Amino acid sequence: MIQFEQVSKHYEGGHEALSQLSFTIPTGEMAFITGHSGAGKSTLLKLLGVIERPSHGTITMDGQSLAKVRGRGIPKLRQRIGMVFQDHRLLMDRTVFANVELPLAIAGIARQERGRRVRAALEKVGLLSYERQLPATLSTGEQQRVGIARAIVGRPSLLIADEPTGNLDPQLAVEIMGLFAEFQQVGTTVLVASHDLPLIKRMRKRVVVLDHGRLVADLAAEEVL
Ligand SMILES: Nc1ncnc2c1ncn2[C@@H]1O[C@H](COP(=O)(O)OP(=O)(O)OP(=O)(O)O)[C@@H](O)[C@H]1O
Repeated sequence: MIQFEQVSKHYEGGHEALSQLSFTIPTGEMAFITGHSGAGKSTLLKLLGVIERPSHGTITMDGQSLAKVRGRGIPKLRQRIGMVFQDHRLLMDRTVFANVELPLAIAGIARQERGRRVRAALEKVGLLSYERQLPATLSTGEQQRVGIARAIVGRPSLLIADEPTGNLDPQLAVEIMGLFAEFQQVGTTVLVASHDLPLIKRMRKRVVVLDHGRLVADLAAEEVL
């Protein structure tokens, strides 16, 4: 379970990016974070990945306060979180296999086990036959799926995605969101920041709406029409 309690974030020299945010995401839920550009969506996800720290308030993940996660605890925490970005951030001079393998190598997983897990992750995103290719030879949608395989290869309990369909045409965007929903179905908690309202409505999941850093609506899946 993820819990935000009165969380605010001021960037140095900036205004308040998040303001007294309180909400809970139960384990295994899929939710969208939406709102205008600059509403604070990316900031919220960055706080979960401990890429940024809150200025006030408390964030807990499965009972653990993120404020207490420091030093070596940070990479450990990140092993429990899969992150997907709009600009997939793949290493373009490494094969698809090597890109997906990277988090496992960093985590010190043995080579044989890495191979098994990388192939399982590539299979899940439908890219098993692409393992030897370089990302540049893949379409944008396929590159995004490599990014997703890399995010889930470590079997994270939480998957966070920041505008993962921003660069994709509507059909591909639907496919990518479908993939996220599949990960939720096998027990992963999934949080997706997106401003694509038609797509969000289609997915029928919980929707948390931010406006200038404040939570202004929180719709349960059944309320999304
Ligand atoms: N590193 C930073 N330093 C200063 N201000 C920042 C920083 N990152 C974000 N901000 C500001 O914080 C606010 C929230 O930004 P954030 O990126 O979280 O919004 P967003 O909803 O993800 O926007 P977008 O949809 O455009 O990505 C914005 O006003 C932004 O300019």
